Amino acid sequence: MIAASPRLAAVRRAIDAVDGGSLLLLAVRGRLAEAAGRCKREQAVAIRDPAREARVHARAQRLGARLGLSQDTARAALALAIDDACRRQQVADDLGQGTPAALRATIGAMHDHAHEPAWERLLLRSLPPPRRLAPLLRAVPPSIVHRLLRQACLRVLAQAMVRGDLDFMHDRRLGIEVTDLGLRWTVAIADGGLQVDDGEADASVRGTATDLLLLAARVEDADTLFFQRRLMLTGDTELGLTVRNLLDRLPWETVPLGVRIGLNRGARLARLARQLHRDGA
Ligand SMILES: O=C(O)C(=O)C[C@]1(C(=O)O)C=C[C@@H](O)C=C1
Repeated sequence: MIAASPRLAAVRRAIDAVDGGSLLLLAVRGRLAEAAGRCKREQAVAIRDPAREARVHARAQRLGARLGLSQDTARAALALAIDDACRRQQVADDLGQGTPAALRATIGAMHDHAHEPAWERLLLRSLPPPRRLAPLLRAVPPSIVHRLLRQACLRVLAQAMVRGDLDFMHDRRLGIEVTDLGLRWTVAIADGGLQVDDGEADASVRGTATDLLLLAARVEDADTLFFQRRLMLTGDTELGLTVRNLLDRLPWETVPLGVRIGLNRGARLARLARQLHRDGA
């Protein structure tokens, strides 16, 4: 057997982590399907529900298309999950397997947002820390990363740009450096549009992926992050401070609700994952 290169070994570790996460989610889905089967039995309705299965498939097709999955892959993945669900419902109903208390515990834990649920901790613990994902992310062509980042910035800043709140940024270039990923980009507003590239910046914000996400999602405030030196400003301090103040003042309600929820959830999960990695839990 030929020894894998360091990059291939890192990619394989990431694949193993994703496989672990996928199987974990499949197991959680199976437990939920058992609960659905029990509800239907209590209501004396048919266990198999083709109309619901069609909706599940249709949703997977839409989601899959957005994630760049082929129709066949999305269909096969969901067919497998539904097949597993049907088998479990049969077993649970016919043989009385699976204790209701255990099911209640699983579902209860999944809805307990005050304390992150156990299954989420398990999943996060199996994910590699950002610095291990860095080689993977660096392998993504810069043009794709720039496009995604530009779209993300536009979603958050569109209203502020229309109101002219970003006029002070005209022809100025703000760098974002993600230290643990070894990535940096420059955001600029020129010709009325927002551009992202990897050129020189007038001022830069530096921090880990998690801390930058916590700032973007407003889960932790800028003052704390800068005071604790988890985020740092370099270059033209005046420009950096103006951007920081703008982020503070940005009317959060003008950012689309879906983006706010996604950012908030992502930032909290990233913080929990960092905590779990630090604790070596
Ligand atoms: O939604 C339900 O009623 C389920 O039992 C879950 C599920 C699924 O796996 O998505 C499984 C079997 C049914 O035929 C429909 C859907």
